[in-house]
Amino acid sequence: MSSTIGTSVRCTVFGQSHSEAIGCVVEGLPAGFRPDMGRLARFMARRAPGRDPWSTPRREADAPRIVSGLNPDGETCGAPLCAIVANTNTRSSDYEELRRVPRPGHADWPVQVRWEGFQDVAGGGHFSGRLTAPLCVAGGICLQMLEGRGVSVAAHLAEVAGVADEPLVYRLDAPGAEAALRAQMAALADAAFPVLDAEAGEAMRAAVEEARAGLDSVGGVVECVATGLPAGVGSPMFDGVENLLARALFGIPAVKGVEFGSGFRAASMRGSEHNDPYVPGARGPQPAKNDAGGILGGLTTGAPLRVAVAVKPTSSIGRPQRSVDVATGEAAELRVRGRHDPCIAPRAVPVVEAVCALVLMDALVTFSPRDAVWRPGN
Ligand SMILES: Cc1cc2nc3c(=O)[nH]c(=O)nc-3n(C[C@H](O)[C@H](O)[C@H](O)COP(=O)(O)O)c2cc1C
Ligand SMILES: C=C(O[C@@H]1CC(C(=O)O)=C[C@@H](OP(=O)(O)O)[C@H]1O)C(=O)O
Repeated sequence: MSSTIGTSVRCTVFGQSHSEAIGCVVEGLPAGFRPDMGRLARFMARRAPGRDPWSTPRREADAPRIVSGLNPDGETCGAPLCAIVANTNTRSSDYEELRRVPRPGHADWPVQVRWEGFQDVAGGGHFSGRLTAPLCVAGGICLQMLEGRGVSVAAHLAEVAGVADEPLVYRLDAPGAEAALRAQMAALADAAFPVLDAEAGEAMRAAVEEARAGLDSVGGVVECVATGLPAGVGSPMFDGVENLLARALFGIPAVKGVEFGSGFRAASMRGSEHNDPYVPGARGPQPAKNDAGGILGGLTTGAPLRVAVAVKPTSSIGRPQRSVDVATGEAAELRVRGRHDPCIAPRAVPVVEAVCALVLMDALVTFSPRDAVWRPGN
């Protein structure tokens, strides 16, 4: 069992949805960096609940209190950074029935077996999407650090309820692709509902609202790119950038699929089509296109890294569902109470960015070629 991720830059997440607070401890952050707290607050607000019609109505400030890890000048000081996020707007009575009648699609029943009935069921306990708030603190700081090194990370809603957004231009095969990708990433910065095509965004929001009104939920796909990574970051066989990212991204509750580059479509392509030919570049061979999504052999190629995650429809829906009363062993009908996201994907966008930043930061510090090792001032 582990709520810790990373090798050199290690992040531990703690708390439950309805405990006094949730938070993270991040060890191994390079010293001497001053996080921009205003920017971190704006980043946290993109994930925070209770702001938008596509969100759970539970309203939380999600203002992190950093209790250690910064010096009096507000710079990372080398000591573990601990951040705490308060839980204030809890309504635990909504969850009383679930110990007896578990929700289909949530972790209630398997965790009852694993933790022998001692689990905190309220709000999903440690399995709640709420635990992604501290991930956004840790990852939000890493995003800022990476940017100082020329690495940018941005994500959007590639799909919601089957409605597709304009895709990110990560393949680089069209003329002007790199500039187009930069413009797309700039357009997504700080967007409340991060899509590139406003019409698609409207159709997505309408689909979410329709599901909510029908006591149901919808899923989506979050697509993320990272640019500016040097070539050669990662390590075989199990510390490749794909391995590290997949492990971390599957830690985000409701993520059910992860693909890199052209992903599952690669299975129906020919080698002649999927291979990215090399052309001469400033630092050696450079992929002319990017079906690999910036990773070969688990190592970065220097091309934009592209990862997409499938987010399932929220399991806690208002419609009556079939379950079992575990006290009697009889079939039971469950009506889930409480306040829930009708679609998780929009609020998962900054979470995917945060997790990617955290993993890439760790990979750069731990698994870089010698001349690119991350050291302050290097
Ligand atoms: C930002 C975020 C918000 C979420 N909100 C809800 C919610 O309101 N209701 C719910 O049932 N699940 C929600 N989830 C998903 C559950 O926590 C998740 O489905 C559950 O823990 C089971 O894990 P699994 O889906 O990964 O198997 C949310 C996830 C995230 C990332
Ligand atoms: C509070 C957040 O999301 C929660 C995630 C969640 C779940 O089951 O994952 C269930 C709901 O919890 P509650 O019943 O306590 O309102 C959501 O509101 C958050 O993301 O900050």
